[in-house]
Amino acid sequence: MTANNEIKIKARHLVFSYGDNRVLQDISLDVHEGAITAVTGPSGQGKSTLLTLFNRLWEDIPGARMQGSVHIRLGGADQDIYHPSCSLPDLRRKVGMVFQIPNPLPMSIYKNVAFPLKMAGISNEAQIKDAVETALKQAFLWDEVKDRLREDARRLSGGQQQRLCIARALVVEPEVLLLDEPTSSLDGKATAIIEALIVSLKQACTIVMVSHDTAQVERVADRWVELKKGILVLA
Ligand SMILES: Nc1ncnc2c1ncn2[C@@H]1O[C@H](COP(=O)(O)OP(=O)(O)OP(=O)(O)O)[C@@H](O)[C@H]1O
Repeated sequence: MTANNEIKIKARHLVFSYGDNRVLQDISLDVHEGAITAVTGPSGQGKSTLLTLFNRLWEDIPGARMQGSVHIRLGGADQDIYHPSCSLPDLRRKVGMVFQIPNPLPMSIYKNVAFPLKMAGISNEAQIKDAVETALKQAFLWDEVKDRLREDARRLSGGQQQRLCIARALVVEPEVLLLDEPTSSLDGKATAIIEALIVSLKQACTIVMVSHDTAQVERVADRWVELKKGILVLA
């Protein structure tokens, strides 16, 4: 997939609060298909929160409230992701997310990547094995782990753990990947590998990425928006 003029995510008039704390004030944003869109801005401005509006991850937080709409083009059709007919498990499969701190599950490297497939009800071991290998290759990790797939994933380095988390997100072939400061806990070498990986993933999906690091955004992103005091500013 290459960047085109199709709109993958259309967010309109998003207003979001945690209790009395209004974090987002009337945000509207178009995310282009096959592109990397970066969201930057000072700390505490709502960048991570904005990502969670694209996969409804905020909904379990007590007192959190949202107004506005988010439409995502999934499987070739426009979906209002807040419409009651939208299936949350399907949405979470199609819109993957990777967090700031790598969060491998307490199990083997192989089982970490296979986990979302099992959750999706896939039981064919040959199919799972192929998908795990493909995702680990896509995440630039296969060569480093192919001989230690049964090892506990928590023994990997920080950069490897983050690539494992990216592989775990990729294994269900998401159409959108939300990356929340994916390199902020990593050193320069691990960051460089993940930046190259992110750019390569444009072939497979549309990416929305939060980053503090403006140099990184210039290296990686096709489009860049800034959040300031809950308002989006086109950078
Ligand atoms: N689960 C939550 N419950 C209550 N308030 C929250 C929650 N998560 C975030 N907030 C508050 O919402 C505001 C925005 O936080 P958010 O993490 O979205 O900002 P950010 O721009 O991503 O910050 P940073 O760059 O430091 O990660 C902050 O005031 C934060 O304290």
